[in-house]
Amino acid sequence: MTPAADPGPEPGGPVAPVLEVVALEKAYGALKAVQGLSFQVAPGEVLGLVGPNGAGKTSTLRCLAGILPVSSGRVVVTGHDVAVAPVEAKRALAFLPDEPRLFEYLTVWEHLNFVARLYGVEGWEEKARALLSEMELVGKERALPGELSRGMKQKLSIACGFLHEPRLILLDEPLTGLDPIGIRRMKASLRQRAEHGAALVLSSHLLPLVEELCHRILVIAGGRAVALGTLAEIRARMSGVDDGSASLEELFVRITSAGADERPGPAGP
Ligand SMILES: Nc1ncnc2c1ncn2[C@@H]1O[C@H](COP(=O)(O)OP(=O)(O)OP(=O)(O)O)[C@@H](O)[C@H]1O
Repeated sequence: MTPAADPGPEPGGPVAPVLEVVALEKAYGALKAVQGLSFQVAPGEVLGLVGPNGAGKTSTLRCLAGILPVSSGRVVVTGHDVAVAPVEAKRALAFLPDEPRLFEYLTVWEHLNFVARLYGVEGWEEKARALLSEMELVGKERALPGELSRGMKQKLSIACGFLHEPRLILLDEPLTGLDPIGIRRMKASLRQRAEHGAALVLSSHLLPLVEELCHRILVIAGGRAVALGTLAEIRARMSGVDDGSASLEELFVRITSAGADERPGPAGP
């Protein structure tokens, strides 16, 4: 099955978000890993998720993907609540973890075939060939994961994620293990998906990448949103400490090393 066709917004009307997160909380026992997170991601938008180690980025992404149950709050993907209609929501998304998870005994081509059957992708062979070319895996169709390099495994995992043309793409450190050419190609691939209307949420410690690719940035620390907006909006909220040219890295250091009372509050929806 292909993702349910979205009727789209009324001409001139508001654009429905692909992802809506409302008061998301995730606790592991007594540890509150994510607290009161609310944001939306529109079609064609790339949202960067940044924060120090242990800030709650992976927990957030796993909750968005429906892999982890939320402790409270709601995650809605293309109008489907992940907790209420998990199959419909998951059909519309792809989650690409930092560590590629592959099947040891399936070849590259068999991986794509398996995913195509799982999602009922029509005309999958043509799409799979195009993805293998995009991911520079042509010639590796018969290879098992054990015969692939770390970067090739990452690319296969991404090709599998893209095959059903998800409306929401969730990426945890997507460039791990890729060489400079691979990084350049991956950035182009992600941009292209956004230009075709997908919504992307991308978690990374590579702040220049986030600055380059993301339309808006959500900074989290201690499981809470401490800044949300475009780079310009986040800069503007750092009034008195910014001359209007600070990089995301400079802002990140200021925001995450400031005491909670001094941090700029999250801006915008
Ligand atoms: N399965 C789990 N059980 C218990 N605690 C967990 C579990 N997964 C994560 N945590 C805790 O939740 C908090 C957030 O972790 P998370 O992995 O979401 O952070 P992160 O922002 O992705 O970190 P990093 O940048 O280091 O990858 C941490 O304190 C972590 O120890």
